[in-house]
Amino acid sequence: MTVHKALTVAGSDSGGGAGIQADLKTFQELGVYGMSVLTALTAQNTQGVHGVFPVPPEFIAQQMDAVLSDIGTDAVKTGMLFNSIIIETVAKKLKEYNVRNYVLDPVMVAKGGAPLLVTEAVAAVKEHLLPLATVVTPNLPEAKVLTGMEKIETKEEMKEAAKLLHDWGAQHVVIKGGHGTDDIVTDLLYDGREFVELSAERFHTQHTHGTGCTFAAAIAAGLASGKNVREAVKQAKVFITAAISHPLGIGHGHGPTNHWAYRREGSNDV
Ligand SMILES: Nc1ncnc2c1ncn2[C@@H]1O[C@H](COP(=O)(O)OP(=O)(O)OP(=O)(O)O)[C@@H](O)[C@H]1O
Ligand SMILES: Cc1ncc(CO)c(N)n1
Repeated sequence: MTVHKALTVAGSDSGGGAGIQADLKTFQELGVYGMSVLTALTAQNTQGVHGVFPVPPEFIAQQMDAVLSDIGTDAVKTGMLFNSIIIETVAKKLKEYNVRNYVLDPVMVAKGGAPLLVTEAVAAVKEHLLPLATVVTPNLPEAKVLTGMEKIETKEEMKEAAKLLHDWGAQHVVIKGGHGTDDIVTDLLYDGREFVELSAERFHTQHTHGTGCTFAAAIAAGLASGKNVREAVKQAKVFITAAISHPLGIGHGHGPTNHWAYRREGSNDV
């Protein structure tokens, strides 16, 4: 039996809906062996982020060494990296171990508005991580911050942002449309040559905590199992749409998505 492996380098969400918890659940659901390197702990629930405790960079490096020198991985996803020292540490290790399938989710702000990346670190994301990325997956506000564009609302503006991020080194760019307002939510994939639109019904729900983490983790799982980027992104879109459309309804705020909905969708047991 071939075991496909994926590693998430991200923050912990004590509420279980985002961060490494969402990533590991997604890896498991997609049949991939999941591993995790913690960059920060958050005291977090569906109502917001109540505290952030960054992990010392030396210990992040030690976790990456431990996993990559022994088990190895078929794909890496990064999420919350919090500051520029952590970004530089992670970039150095990705290069040292010659990581191939790298999904960069440029996490900046939690749904409730809490910062998960200090503002000064945006330059480090562009300088150290974008050039290593097989796929980068910004939402609309993140794409604006990374590109410096004044607004990204239309398809043409999404395309312009994708081209800039590709020019700056990312091999593929997915601009996520979750933060838009249309009844159809459209993500845009760009590979440097052509654009592919991935559309789905927009669900009017507040249970969208961790959608970005789950989507990027699903792309990493697809790449780890040998899919090409287009196939992996398409599968991730189906996975996240299923997860959003069958909410669990837990907590008092922005609840988590349903990570087992994709697997159980055909069984009326979601
Ligand atoms: N209400 C919704 N209905 C359907 N699909 C959605 C909805 N919200 C987000 N999505 C999809 O979920 C995925 C993640 O997009 P989104 O823009 O929410 O990411 P994000 O803002 O990075 O998430 P996070 O809050 O976890 O950081 C995309 O594929 C997007 O199209
Ligand atoms: C730990 C963590 N990573 C990412 C996000 C973004 O959803 C979050 N809320 N918490």
